[in-house]
Amino acid sequence: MTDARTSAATADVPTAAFTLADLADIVATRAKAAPDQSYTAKLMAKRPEAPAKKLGEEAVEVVIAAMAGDRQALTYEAADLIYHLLVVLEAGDVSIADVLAELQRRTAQSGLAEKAQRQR
Ligand SMILES: N=c1c2ncn([C@@H]3O[C@H](COP(=O)(O)OP(=O)(O)OP(=O)(O)O)[C@@H](O)[C@H]3O)c2ncn1[C@@H]1O[C@H](COP(=O)(O)O)[C@@H](O)[C@H]1O
Repeated sequence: MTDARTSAATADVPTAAFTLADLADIVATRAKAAPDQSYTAKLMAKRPEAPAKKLGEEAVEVVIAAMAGDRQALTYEAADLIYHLLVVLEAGDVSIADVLAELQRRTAQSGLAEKAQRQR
């Protein structure tokens, strides 16, 4: 039986590993393009407001798709969200490597344990 989660998400996705770092590199390159030639550059021309506003809009669209239980829409909107997050990071001069390092650091303990420490 086909798993709907994988079939919806991977139907047209290349099998070669495509990472957040790859997309961040594309975003960093396109950020330097002319705004009339690149959506990324168009957003970056109005940083930090425009990238941040679009990220918020895309987050709401992810929430709507998640609440509707629509896997296809969730996949599509999550892709929009991640792309726009990378633009916001580029605008804020924060590398995805630093974000991933922070996430890796957090794997040392459970989120519940970390939350309990904060409340002390
Ligand atoms: N992954 C993306 C990506 N995901 C979403 N989007 C754009 O994000 C926008 C999403 O906005 P909405 O869904 O709200 O649609 P919209 O109403 O057209 O958007 P607005 O006019 O309101 O901004 C659309 O214009 C999409 O094309 C993206 N634009 C670019 N990329 C990547 O960035 C690369 C470089 O793109 P350019 O910067 O355009 O060269 C591309 O090759 C892709 O790899």
